[in-house]
Amino acid sequence: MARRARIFVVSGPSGVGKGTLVALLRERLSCLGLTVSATTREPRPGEKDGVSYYFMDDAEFDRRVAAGEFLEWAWVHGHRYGTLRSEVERVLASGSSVVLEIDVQGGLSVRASMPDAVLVFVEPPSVEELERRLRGRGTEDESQIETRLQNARSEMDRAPEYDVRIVNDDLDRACSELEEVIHTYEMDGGPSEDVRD
Ligand SMILES: Nc1nc2c(ncn2[C@@H]2O[C@H](COP(=O)(O)OP(=O)(O)O)[C@@H](O)[C@H]2O)c(=O)[nH]1
Ligand SMILES: Nc1ncnc2c1ncn2[C@@H]1O[C@H](COP(=O)(O)OP(=O)(O)O)[C@@H](O)[C@H]1O
Repeated sequence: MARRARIFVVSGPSGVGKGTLVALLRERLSCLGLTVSATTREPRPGEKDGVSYYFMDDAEFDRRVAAGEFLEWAWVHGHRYGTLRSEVERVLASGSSVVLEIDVQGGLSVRASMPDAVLVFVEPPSVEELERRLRGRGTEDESQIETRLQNARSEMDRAPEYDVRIVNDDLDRACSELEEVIHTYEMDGGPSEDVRD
């Protein structure tokens, strides 16, 4: 059966392990295309422009919004983040599927313009564990952690709107489940009974 390149959106609350999970997925599925998002947030130590994100100021972000360059964009934790159409088109044209690690508002607006996109929500084993991971990462100060935990509740409320939900308890197991979802949807070209909730 033919394999079809598709858009997979991966969302979930900050600290649930999306970045870790998608990094492992990319190691296992080297055929997945890589896209880089744009953001107005400051780079963290060690983050490189064009690798982690395209870091840009408000004026440049505005200019690109006005020019229609974004497939979607959203305010997340007080900053703007967006997926450039050019990034997604480049990968799909090469025949590879693309995984977008984006917030819930962004995920739902991707679905609105690309109804074919598969939306995957990553859930924590518990709210306590989510907080532990967020604090354990040590990249945000207390007020940023509070904002992220508050946003986590409203994001998790929207999980039922996603096609698939994966609990990131054991990383290896969660990654295998995500791999399975990708294979199934690439082969089917549509939702299948056993991976849909
Ligand atoms: N809508 C949208 N959200 C994005 C995009 N890129 C990243 N995000 C989301 O922005 C949020 C913050 O990302 P980041 O600053 O890296 O912080 P972290 O998730 O706490 O590590 C996460 O929920 C990401 O999924 C994008 O292109 N569009
Ligand atoms: N399955 C897991 N079990 C335990 N810790 C995890 C797991 N997945 C990720 N982590 C840890 O949780 C923290 C947050 O993960 P990260 O990938 O940065 O989250 P996100 O990208 O969703 O904000 C990191 O310190 C990471 O090492």
